Amino acid sequence: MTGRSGRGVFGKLFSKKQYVKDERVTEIGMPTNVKQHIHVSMNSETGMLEGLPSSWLRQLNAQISPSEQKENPNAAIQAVAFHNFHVLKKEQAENEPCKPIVTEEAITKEEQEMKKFLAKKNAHQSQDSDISIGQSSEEDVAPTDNFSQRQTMPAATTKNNLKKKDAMMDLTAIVEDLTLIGTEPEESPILRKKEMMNATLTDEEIYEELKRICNKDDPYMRFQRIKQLGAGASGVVFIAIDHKNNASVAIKDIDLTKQSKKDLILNEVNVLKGFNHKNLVNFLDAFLCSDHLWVAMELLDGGSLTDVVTEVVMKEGQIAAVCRETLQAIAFLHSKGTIHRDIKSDNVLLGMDGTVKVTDFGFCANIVGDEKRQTMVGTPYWMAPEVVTRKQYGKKVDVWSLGIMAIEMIEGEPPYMKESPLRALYLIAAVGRPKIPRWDKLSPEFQDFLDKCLQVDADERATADELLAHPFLKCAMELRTLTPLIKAAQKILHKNLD
Ligand SMILES: Nc1ncnc2c1ncn2[C@@H]1O[C@H](COP(=O)(O)OP(=O)(O)OP(=O)(O)O)[C@@H](O)[C@H]1O
Repeated sequence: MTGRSGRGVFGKLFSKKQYVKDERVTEIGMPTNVKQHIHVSMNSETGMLEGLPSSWLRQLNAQISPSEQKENPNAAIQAVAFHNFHVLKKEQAENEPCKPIVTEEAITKEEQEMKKFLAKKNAHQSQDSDISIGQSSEEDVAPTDNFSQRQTMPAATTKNNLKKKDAMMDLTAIVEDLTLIGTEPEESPILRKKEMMNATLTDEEIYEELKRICNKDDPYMRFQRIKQLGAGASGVVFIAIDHKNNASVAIKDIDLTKQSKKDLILNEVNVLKGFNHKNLVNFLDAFLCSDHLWVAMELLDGGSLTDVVTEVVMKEGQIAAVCRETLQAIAFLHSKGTIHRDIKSDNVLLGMDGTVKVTDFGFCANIVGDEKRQTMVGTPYWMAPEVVTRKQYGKKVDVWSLGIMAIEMIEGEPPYMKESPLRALYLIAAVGRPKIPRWDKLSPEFQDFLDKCLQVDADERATADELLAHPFLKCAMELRTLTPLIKAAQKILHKNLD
């Protein structure tokens, strides 16, 4: 629960004695570690889950069999929760096509959106049945400091659950964590920490800051627009000639009037300016003209790795070369305290000479040291199990996704691609390490490399740096051997960036 409702709950849950922590300040932070817990029962006759909103149950029962629900109830619940949130986010994205980018704030916002969404679902339930989502048991949630309080709201009895198992699966329960820095509530007003901080910038301030950091050249004078490459959630990408350097570049044109999260765009520009690596699609410059932000980046003329994996068969040596280059980008991002969180073939762009570069930093999260995040982002098929099951996760999610991308290079698509996203999420959570049909055809080195990427337990999974030293990468062929593959794919897809 967040925002106003958090305060309402606060009023109910805390005794006067619990406020008295500090005589000087009266300030109550926003709920910080709100977890909604699932209180779902299983019908022992049908083996099906009960207690979820009826629309969720319809989806679940249509795509996940009773025996699968019975075998892995938590995976089923996590999958349907993620799926619903994901669909909702997609609908939202159509209205406000800006992805959250790079910031702590973005992560927090996303987390809050999910909670709000789930709370809304919860509200739609009858008062007697209690739905909530989270992955941990109450014991998992430790108070963060002396001033933290947890409170478990009693889960109401679910109706129509007479046939439920003896021990109801109390998968979770609603937990509120409120940070208190307070004294007697009656004596002074209770202020919300967030409101006091007034952290968000106004549109005016954002435009001012963009103006300050953007190149002052008139982009219409400097660039000649050649042709459109495609359109993404945040804008249109086109090829242009940069008259200043007489070079071809890719430009993302973002219409700021259509972006409600302008502060995140500002942040993305700021962050990208700071990154430069041979395996990243590097940012060149940004220009502000009226309400349009033009972000100029390196042009990769070979299209995406997806085009190659879907159209041609790659040799192990070529796969090793792409893995090495991608790992170099991941290791660089990790060294900067950043997780990419959306590694997949679509986000690996190729140059005609075989250059391999990672792009799309829209899902990047900044982390400090080994700090773990707990928000679900990315694309379902490439997601690490700990992301789907909403466990704390860290840099290793990129290593899992790299393993899935290696499977794309072997099989032409990621595991479960023929399944619906909801079923894929269930399978990731329930099955863990996916089966690779061509496994027996792979060299022992490649098998070991995949084993190290696709460990379900993130602690057992290799780091990007460790994988860079893996023997499999020794068989990497020269990058220029990728050129015929790119040409063949482009021929089939009639894509030509010239
Ligand atoms: N630097 C680049 N060089 C060549 N092609 C690019 C470059 N950047 C993006 N593209 C291509 O332009 C198209 C649109 O890219 P964009 O990143 O906007 O889309 P997306 O990844 O589908 O969406 P999103 O906005 O959600 O990231 C894609 O086909 C992408 O491969």
